Amino acid sequence: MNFFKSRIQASFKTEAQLRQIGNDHGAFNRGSRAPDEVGAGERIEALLSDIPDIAYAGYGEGAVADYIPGLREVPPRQYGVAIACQDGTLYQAGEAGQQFSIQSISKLFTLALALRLAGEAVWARVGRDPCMRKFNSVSEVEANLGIPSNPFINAGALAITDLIVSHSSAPRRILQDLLRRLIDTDDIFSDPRIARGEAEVGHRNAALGYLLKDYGNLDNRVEDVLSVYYAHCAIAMSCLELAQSALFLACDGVSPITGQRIVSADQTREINAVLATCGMYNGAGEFAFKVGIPAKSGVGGGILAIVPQRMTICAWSPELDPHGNSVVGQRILQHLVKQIRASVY
Ligand SMILES: NC(=O)CC[C@H](N)C(=O)O
Repeated sequence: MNFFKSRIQASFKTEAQLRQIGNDHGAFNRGSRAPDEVGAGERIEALLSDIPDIAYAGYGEGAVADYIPGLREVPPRQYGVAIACQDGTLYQAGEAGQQFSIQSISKLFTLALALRLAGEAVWARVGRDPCMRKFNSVSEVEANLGIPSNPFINAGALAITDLIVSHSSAPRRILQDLLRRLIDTDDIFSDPRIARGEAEVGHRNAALGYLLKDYGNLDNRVEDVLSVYYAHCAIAMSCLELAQSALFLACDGVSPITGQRIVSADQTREINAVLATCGMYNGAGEFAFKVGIPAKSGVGGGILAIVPQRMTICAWSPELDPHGNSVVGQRILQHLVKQIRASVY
């Protein structure tokens, strides 16, 4: 599959490499000046070459998720970033090819899957409002009488996973299979060690499951839904793989890699809206203020962001802020989005 016409290893080592990026790829400058005109090449050089400094400056300001065995062993001081443009241009920096645990980034794809399988019935199970408490809050679900505020908090994802279990004959594999199809690869797996470890300590998620069941918002057995949920969270992917697999959200619901329609154009707009308001949990307002694009984070340290009609950006670095969002990942996104003037606001 040759959709991506160039793969650039942006090591930021030599000026020649940076120039090459500036000259060969005008994706950031579409509709403005040609890349070799004044300013455009320099803008891209600055954009790429600043990233290592941003990462190093942010190290130590957050902490690796330690409540999931397996995640606490991940070396904290590393980062990756990948940008996938609508026209096929791909940029990368740092450890962009290193796979990490996608965790709650899976919730973006499970929502898309549920919309494919169950359509508008999804919105009877979850709301579309930001959650004021932590992503795994029990009191939030109780306050909302069993309808989770949105599909991106844990309780919301459990309700969505329940729908997937009801509609699929192979619910544990369905997400992995979709992700593989989206980027035409066989190299995406769920890590059973991470899934098992989380199941062993996941008392709070079990509590959420039983609460949903009590409110009649879970059709299947709590244990079955939890096991599928953990399998989805434990999928390992790289920034490059995530950026490419989410391109359908920058392209009105159609993957430009395979030409496959994943969701309708209206559903794409709706998913992006919920990502913008809820994808970064109770840090979503701050992220909208500082960055300003739809995005989904995971406690593995990844953030997958969408610039509608243009590109996707995935940034990863394991240390998290108190909301569970990558500290360095947010800073990288803030820098990139500002430089390419991609905020949707
Ligand atoms: N924010 C996250 O990435 C949380 C996902 C994690 N698997 C959990 O259930 O707690």
